[in-house]
Amino acid sequence: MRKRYKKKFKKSFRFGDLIFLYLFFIFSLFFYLNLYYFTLPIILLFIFIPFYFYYYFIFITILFLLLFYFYYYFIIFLHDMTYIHVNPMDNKNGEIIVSIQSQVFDGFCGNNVGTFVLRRRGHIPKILNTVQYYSKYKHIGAEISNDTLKNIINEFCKDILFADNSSNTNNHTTTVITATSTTNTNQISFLTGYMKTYDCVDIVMNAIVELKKKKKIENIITNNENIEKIQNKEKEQVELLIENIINLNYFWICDPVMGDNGRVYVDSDVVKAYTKATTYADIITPNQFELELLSNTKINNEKDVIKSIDQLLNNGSKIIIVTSVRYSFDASNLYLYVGFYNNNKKLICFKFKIPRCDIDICGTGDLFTSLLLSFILKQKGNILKIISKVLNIMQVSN
Ligand SMILES: Nc1ncnc2c1ncn2[C@@H]1O[C@H](COP(=O)(O)OP(=O)(O)O)[C@@H](O)[C@H]1O
Ligand code: PXP
Repeated sequence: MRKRYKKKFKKSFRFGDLIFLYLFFIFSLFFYLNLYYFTLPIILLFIFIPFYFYYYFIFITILFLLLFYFYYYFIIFLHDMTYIHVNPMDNKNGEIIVSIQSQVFDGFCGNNVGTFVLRRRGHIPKILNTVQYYSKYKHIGAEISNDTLKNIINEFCKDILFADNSSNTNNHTTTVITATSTTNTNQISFLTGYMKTYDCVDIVMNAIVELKKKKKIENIITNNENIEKIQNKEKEQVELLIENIINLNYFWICDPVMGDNGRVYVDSDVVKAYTKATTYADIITPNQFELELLSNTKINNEKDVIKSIDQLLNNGSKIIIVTSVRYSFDASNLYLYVGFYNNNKKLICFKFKIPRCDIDICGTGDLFTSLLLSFILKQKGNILKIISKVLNIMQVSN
């Protein structure tokens, strides 16, 4: 009687099924708790040890562990493909980025966009907010005072020069710039965006120019002789290398934010300040409206764009990137132009065609400049490739 019952029980009670249910439950629990990193295989190993006397449980356990490891490394692989892994405190390359832009309470523009993008891509920008507004559309709030601006910038310049001196004399006793005291403080880049007043642009510009002078930064590093020796095709390539157009150890990307589509959102005399800045900025990134203001030329066709770019380059800037031009005869596209002088002072100009979305997106210019800065620092090389990479990220589908 007992034997028969036992047999019946054995047939109906599928122990394997129960174990599978149990495994499924444990896995779901761990995945639900996001505990799928290193601890899980070890925990699972201990959970399955009691079942080891069943050979197929051993098999299942090993299978699960293997699957898990594949899954784990696959996640890491995907993560590596998508993001740049950095320790935020790891500033070994000594780069210093100063981002001087607006700050808004609501929405995405200025430093809200710029510093987010830079940090996400592994940089550690130093951040100065020129204004604190409610939003890009409601300029309610406050502008930084001239004194505060001067104080902060002067302090920064002092720190940079102090770090230089202390690294020259090997004296590292006290320094405010913790990450830079032992590194190359020549690797400085400035990114400037929204500035409301003439004084604000002027103070920032003077500080950058002054620092450049004190650090004896040479503007151009192109070696004529080397370029002449290279054959024609390669010569063209060399002309496109960003390191041959600007000094990558110290440069200023100036986005002359003044307005768009005929609307001005800064003081009227800011245009004068930016015109002065075109003498000193390495890269200027105006949109069509800003290019018109800076060159005092109405843009109707490509000739006008090229003439205006030439005019700004003549002032002293090294690269002009006109981020968007819209022609009346082509409503479905925007055009980006990049212009610079080659070694023989001949104007080189390229254009990129961008499919236009029929929406007014906020902060695109700020996204563009921060990505541009990041790609210049990380990738260097051919300027057209750098811009293509930036535009690939900017691209949005209709
Ligand atoms: N309507 C749009 N459709 C597609 N891309 C856009 C659009 N507006 C902006 N962009 C992208 O953003 C970049 C910068 O935009 P732009 O409007 O020139 O900047 P700003 O904010 O300085 O006016 C462009 O080069 C383009 O890649
Ligand atoms: C406060 C503020 N208003 C307006 C703008 C202009 O935005 P956009 O360049 O996208 O037209 C900006 C861009 O930095 C900004 O910071």
